[in-house]
Amino acid sequence: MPPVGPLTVKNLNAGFGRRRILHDLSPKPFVSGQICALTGPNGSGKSTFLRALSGLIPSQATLTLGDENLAHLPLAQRAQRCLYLPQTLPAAVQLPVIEALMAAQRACGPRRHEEITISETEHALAWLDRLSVSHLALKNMSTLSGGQRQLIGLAQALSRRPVSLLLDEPLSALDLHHQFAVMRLLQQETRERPLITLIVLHDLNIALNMADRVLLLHEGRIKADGLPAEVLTPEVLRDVYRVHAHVERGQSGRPFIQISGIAEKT
Ligand SMILES: Nc1ncnc2c1ncn2[C@@H]1O[C@H](COP(=O)(O)OP(=O)(O)OP(=O)(O)O)[C@@H](O)[C@H]1O
Repeated sequence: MPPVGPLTVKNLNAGFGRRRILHDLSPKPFVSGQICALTGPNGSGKSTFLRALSGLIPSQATLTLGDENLAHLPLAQRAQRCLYLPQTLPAAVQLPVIEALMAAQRACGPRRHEEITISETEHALAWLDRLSVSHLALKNMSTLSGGQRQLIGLAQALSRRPVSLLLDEPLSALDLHHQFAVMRLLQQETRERPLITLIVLHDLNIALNMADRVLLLHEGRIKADGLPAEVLTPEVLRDVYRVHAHVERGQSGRPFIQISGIAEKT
């Protein structure tokens, strides 16, 4: 797929009822081939931001993807361009995993429902393999654990061929192996397709080491936006998260954040 984008967001305001949550956000454009980690304290507006981009909640903003004005697109097309994956998927889906994946693939293309082809099945199996969950193919979705459901949700999202992928805490229920495997797969997919990937992360060490950029929200406003090591500084961590922290380097040379205490409110 040729590079698409950038995804440009200007003067984004969004909220619920009369309560404004996001205040005039104009981050730097999101470019294809890069992972941007969206982070910030609980309630700072990260999910609201992603949902506003995909059109799931109303917002006022100028939103463009390449030359296309997202506000002019029908909601289904906008959601396909900016595919939002919520943190938790419904537990009650009564479908085998493999069929749920094939249904997701069909939802984004012109194929009709009854056209289940071998290549579709192989495609779905390949995604399961890449996420190390091939053994789940014939399990019913309703019997999966939270983390397994999260992995299948991610496989569904990736197989829908989005232009930009908006992932809301996709690692929150995953064990260490799968956290790392998912991040590595996202790096690969983001660069090769290429994709515009925005990912909500609470683990700042993953953001520091595996994202190309960090966008830090605080109380519905942009606190910092740039290279991970430039955004995640001790000063910013104290101001935004109210912790005393410093950044160290491990034997591999990779930076990691060490928390040493709680900072008082200023
Ligand atoms: N459906 C809703 N109706 C009313 N208020 C909402 C709704 N969803 C979220 N909010 C409020 O909007 C604010 C931002 O919520 P949001 O879920 O975007 O935060 P977040 O940064 O994703 O938080 P977390 O890290 O805890 O998931 C919060 O104060 C929350 O209470």
